[in-house]
Amino acid sequence: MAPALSTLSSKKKTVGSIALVLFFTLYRNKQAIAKFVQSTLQEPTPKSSTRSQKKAVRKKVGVNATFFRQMAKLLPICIPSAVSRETTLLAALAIVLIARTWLDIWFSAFNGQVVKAIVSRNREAFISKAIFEFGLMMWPMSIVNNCLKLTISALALCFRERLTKHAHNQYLDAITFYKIANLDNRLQNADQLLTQDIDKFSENLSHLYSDIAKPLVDIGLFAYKLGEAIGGEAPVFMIAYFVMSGIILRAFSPPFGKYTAIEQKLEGDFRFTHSRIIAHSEEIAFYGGGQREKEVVESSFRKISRHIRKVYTLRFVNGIFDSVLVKYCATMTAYYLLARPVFDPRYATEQMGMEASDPAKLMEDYSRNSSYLVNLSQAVGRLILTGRDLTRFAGYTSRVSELFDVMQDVGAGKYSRTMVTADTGEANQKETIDTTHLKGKVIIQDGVINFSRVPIVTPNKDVLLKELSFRVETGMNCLISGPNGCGKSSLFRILGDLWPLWGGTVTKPAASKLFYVPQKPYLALGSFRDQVIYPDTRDDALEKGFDDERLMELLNVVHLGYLVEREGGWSAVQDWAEVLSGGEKQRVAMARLFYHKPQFAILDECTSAVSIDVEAIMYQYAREAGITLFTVSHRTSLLRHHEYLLRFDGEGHYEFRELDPEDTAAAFGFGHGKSQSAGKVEQ
Ligand SMILES: Nc1ncnc2c1ncn2[C@@H]1O[C@H](COP(=O)(O)OP(=O)(O)OP(=O)(O)O)[C@@H](O)[C@H]1O
Repeated sequence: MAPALSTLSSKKKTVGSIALVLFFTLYRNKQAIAKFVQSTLQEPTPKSSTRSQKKAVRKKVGVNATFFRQMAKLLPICIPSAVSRETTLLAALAIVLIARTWLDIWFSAFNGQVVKAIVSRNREAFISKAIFEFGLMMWPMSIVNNCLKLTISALALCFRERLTKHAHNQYLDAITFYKIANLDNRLQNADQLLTQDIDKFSENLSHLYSDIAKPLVDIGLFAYKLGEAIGGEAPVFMIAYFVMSGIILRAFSPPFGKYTAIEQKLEGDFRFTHSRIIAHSEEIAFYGGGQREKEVVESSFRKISRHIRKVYTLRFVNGIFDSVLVKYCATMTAYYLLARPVFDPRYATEQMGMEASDPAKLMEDYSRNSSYLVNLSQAVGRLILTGRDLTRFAGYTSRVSELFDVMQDVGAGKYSRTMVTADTGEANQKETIDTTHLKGKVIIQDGVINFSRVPIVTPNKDVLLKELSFRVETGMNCLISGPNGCGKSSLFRILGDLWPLWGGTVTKPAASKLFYVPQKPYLALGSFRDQVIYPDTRDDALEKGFDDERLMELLNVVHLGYLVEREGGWSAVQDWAEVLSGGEKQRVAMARLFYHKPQFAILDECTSAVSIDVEAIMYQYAREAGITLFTVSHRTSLLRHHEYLLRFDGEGHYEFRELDPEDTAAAFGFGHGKSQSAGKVEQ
């Protein structure tokens, strides 16, 4: 009796062990299968709220012929030659991927052997497997896994470096950045394209290779191994199940991708209402506009809550069907396929040639096969996921490619924009303007600025002045006046080659001999010295003979000598736009002008915040330094510093005449000049 009892108890323990291992193995499989299949069926989530994404949604970017054309343009930038860092990394990645698949197969078989050792209570086999063999193999597994991450990250960074360098070369070459922002209106946010989108494109591209190659190899190998273990139809059945359930769910699921994009847009709008409050806090506080802003912010937030509520209700209903089909039915299918050899011994012995009554062998096979099945499911899942991610990748590809196209066009003198009808304010069709065919001519000559029959035309093709002719030579300071929006700054944009020259002839010195001082001076990142010598570097300044002592002389001219000490020396780095007052900024800009000492300077209301006495000193200094000035100003105190007056009336007329020493404020009234009328230019 006793031996019988002992056999019974030993059998019970064996069954108990099998049940325990079975439970954990199935539980592990269920989670893994469900996680991967479910992830393949969810809509891709847009990562951030951007206008670009809205645009991408509108354009219906996809994996089509355009995508492949764009890739054909971008790939040579990312991988410039067959012998490069990138090709080396791609080769290394292929080796790592093969090693990883080999390790996965090894681990599946190894796991089965460990389970067998546990179930058969073979201590020696268990120790030699679980301790020694695993202890040895954990190093290559860990190294290969991390090599995979390292190679993909290194590849992404290489792609990003290539693309960013290429983009910077084009964007900051000449004044492409200005033209993209002001003339061409195809790109709404070049900053985001240059930073985030290039990064995302590089990251996605680096993953693409491994995301396609690895699952394909895995599907082949694990399907083969699974077929060997439990029959050829099992992997086919499992793959077919995933694909079918994917198709069914995709057909009936609400468009969650679109909802997420809407949510991101609403979140973006909400964030924008807050960032405006931060940016204009002083003005809002002075106006006492807190309550009004609260209404705006809360109305924006209400839209988000309404939308999110709708989405989570839909997710609840969808989630029920999702779980049943993807999680539980897939698990049931997996149970069936794995258990078939166990419960059908005839099938097992006939098909698999296994000893059906050996529980340890059963456990080993079960564990190994379920591991193959999990790996197969993961590979199918990853491949479906990659297929879907390709749509998002196509979005980034389209945006990065458009950035390069626009930079190339603008660099070649072509810009495209939606023209606006002046009277109605309506946006018309997009028009491409090729400035290389315009009739305007530029002659480079020292000591003179001569406009001969030059029309002043905005990028929108609105003619502010049909023809402008005037001549200013060295030493002839010229005052420019006229109402707001009449075209004073536009004249300088044409002079500085920012806007295209539609006709006539402009004679002027080389660009380095013209200097522009705007009303709100640009203060660069860097030290206080950098503000004065911008855009030169310290080495450039030293080469020109400007050490700190000479720079201090310039600062003293504009009465800013105290600033160096106040701000902690020439090398102090601050947010200069915040630290300096309006008048101080303008005086720094004047010191910058004196440092560069150009032949001609354009002063666009650049002393409006400077006291009249200091302004007079600065004008006197400019004359002594031999800088001829074009001044846009409404201050009558400046009349005595100028010899000529160029005045616009805002209705398409102008006059250019010598200023009388006796001229007073009356000089700013419109006299008799050449009459021109405004209109819209035809190309
Ligand atoms: N990038 C642009 N695209 C299209 N139109 C523009 C652009 N920049 C300016 N304009 C238009 O050109 C006209 C002249 O502008 P401009 O800046 O020359 O005026 P301004 O005489 O300098 O005025 P203010 O005294 O106010 O500075 C305005 O109607 C303006 O709307």
